[in-house]
Amino acid sequence: MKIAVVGTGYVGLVTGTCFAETGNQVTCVDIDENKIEKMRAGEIPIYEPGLEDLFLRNSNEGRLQFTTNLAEGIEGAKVIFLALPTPPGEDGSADLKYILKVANDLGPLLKDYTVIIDKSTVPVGTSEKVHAAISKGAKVPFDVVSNPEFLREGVAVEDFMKPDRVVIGTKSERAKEVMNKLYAPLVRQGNPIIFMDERSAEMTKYAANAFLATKITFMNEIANLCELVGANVDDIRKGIGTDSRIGKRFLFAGIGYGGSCFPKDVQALAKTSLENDYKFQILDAVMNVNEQQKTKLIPAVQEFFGNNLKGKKIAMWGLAFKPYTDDIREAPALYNIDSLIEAGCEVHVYDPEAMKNVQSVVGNKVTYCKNPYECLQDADALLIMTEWPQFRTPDFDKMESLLKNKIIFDGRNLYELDQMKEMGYTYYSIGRERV
Ligand SMILES: NC(=O)c1ccc[n+]([C@@H]2O[C@H](COP(=O)([O-])OP(=O)(O)OC[C@H]3O[C@@H](n4cnc5c(N)ncnc54)[C@H](O)[C@@H]3O)[C@@H](O)[C@H]2O)c1
Ligand SMILES: O=c1ccn([C@@H]2O[C@H](COP(=O)(O)OP(=O)(O)O[C@H]3O[C@H](CO)[C@@H](O)[C@H](O)[C@H]3O)[C@@H](O)[C@H]2O)c(=O)[nH]1
Repeated sequence: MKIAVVGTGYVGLVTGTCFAETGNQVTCVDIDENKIEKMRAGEIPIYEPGLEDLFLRNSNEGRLQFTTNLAEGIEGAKVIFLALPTPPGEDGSADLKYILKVANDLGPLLKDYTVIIDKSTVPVGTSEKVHAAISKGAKVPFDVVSNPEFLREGVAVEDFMKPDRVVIGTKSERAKEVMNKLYAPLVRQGNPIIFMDERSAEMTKYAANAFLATKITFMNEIANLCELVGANVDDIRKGIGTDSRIGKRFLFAGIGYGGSCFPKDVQALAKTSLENDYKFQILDAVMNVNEQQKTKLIPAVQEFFGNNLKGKKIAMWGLAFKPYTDDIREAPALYNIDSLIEAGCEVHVYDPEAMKNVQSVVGNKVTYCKNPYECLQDADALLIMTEWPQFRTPDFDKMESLLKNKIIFDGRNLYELDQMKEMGYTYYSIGRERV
């Protein structure tokens, strides 16, 4: 099938590459000329495990092409994916300007029946708006389908190729047929395609993200309480996660959720509720708790140094909002960097993938290190922000020889308490005894 993907970011590039891998002829369209140039030259613009091999194979075999020209990109395409940004507008609601701009442009360009598929996360009612925008210029029949994407960064290819489910919102039988054909290779193991109407599909995406953000936040609150009552949140996680009604996943307490999705989507759902005269109270609590959780370790750092952080050298391990990505959107590390610098600290950072992105935001306010150990030289303390696997079993002898103080503030609970006690570290983590 000939496919166009408009917007070649995390979602668009994974969608385009994976559908090329299943044998389709894909053209990716983006307004970012730099990005398109890079991809044409065989360079992948994001770090996403497993994507580069697929990207190169499909580009080299001619199934994956790139253009900045919308008309050229959609030429002959039976389906057009919209994988465009939906950032929060000033009032917190999702800003639809990117999607509606492309929808307006698409109308006059359609030459034959086309299925336009919205993969972006959009508020309920957006497919109708997209339909109206395309209708203004379209002279041929078309359908607008809502097909929200559930991939996680860091495991995006696997999530896309083996989705737990595919949600498709459409009432059109003609569009259903096209969607069934397109997704058939990805649902061979019995993982379902769930058809519903457009509004329900749009809502499903927000419900999923808001539920997961709530699950994490609930555990963060349990963790905060554990610290006060002398319980261990990691044991609680195992204790409740083995209940199949609760499930083991997304129960890890830490320094809050970040990323390009949970924060903006929880906010957008709260906004949708208000617009419909409904106060979604849980969401307000989730947002408030998460806001505080992100810099939860800072008061502990302050307290340890007697409320005087001026001139203290802090090493920071991990900048990305989670491991296996270079994405720093809403990363807790950024908030901690700001707080530490404001308090007068000198911050030395290391992340295996995200340093370039941090530099473009923070500039030279922090010192970028070549490896985790370089950060530690004469550091007064180590802060851990992201659970990259290489931080899990570091060379503790080497660490001890470099750190000025044997103190770790761990936002991701990487180490066992007994191990820390034995090695004589002062160790603060989340929802566990301070040793
Ligand atoms: N990142 C994720 O993990 C993820 C997962 C599921 C859903 N989503 C949703 O998918 C959507 C896209 O997210 P993303 O993370 O891929 O965004 P992104 O910012 O990484 O990529 C968006 C791309 O669209 C391009 N673009 C903007 N205007 C354009 C136009 N007029 N024509 C062509 N290209 C244009 C940008 O240059 C950019 O390359 C959002 O709604 C997001 O909420 C994201
Ligand atoms: O037990 C957990 C799990 C996650 N997190 C944090 O939650 C955030 C989001 O993590 P994750 O969901 O793995 O990453 P995303 O790539 O943002 O993926 C989410 O957002 C995407 C965009 O909408 C959806 O497609 C995915 O299904 C949804 O998981 C990160 O800051 C994690 O550190 C925790 O604190 N504890």
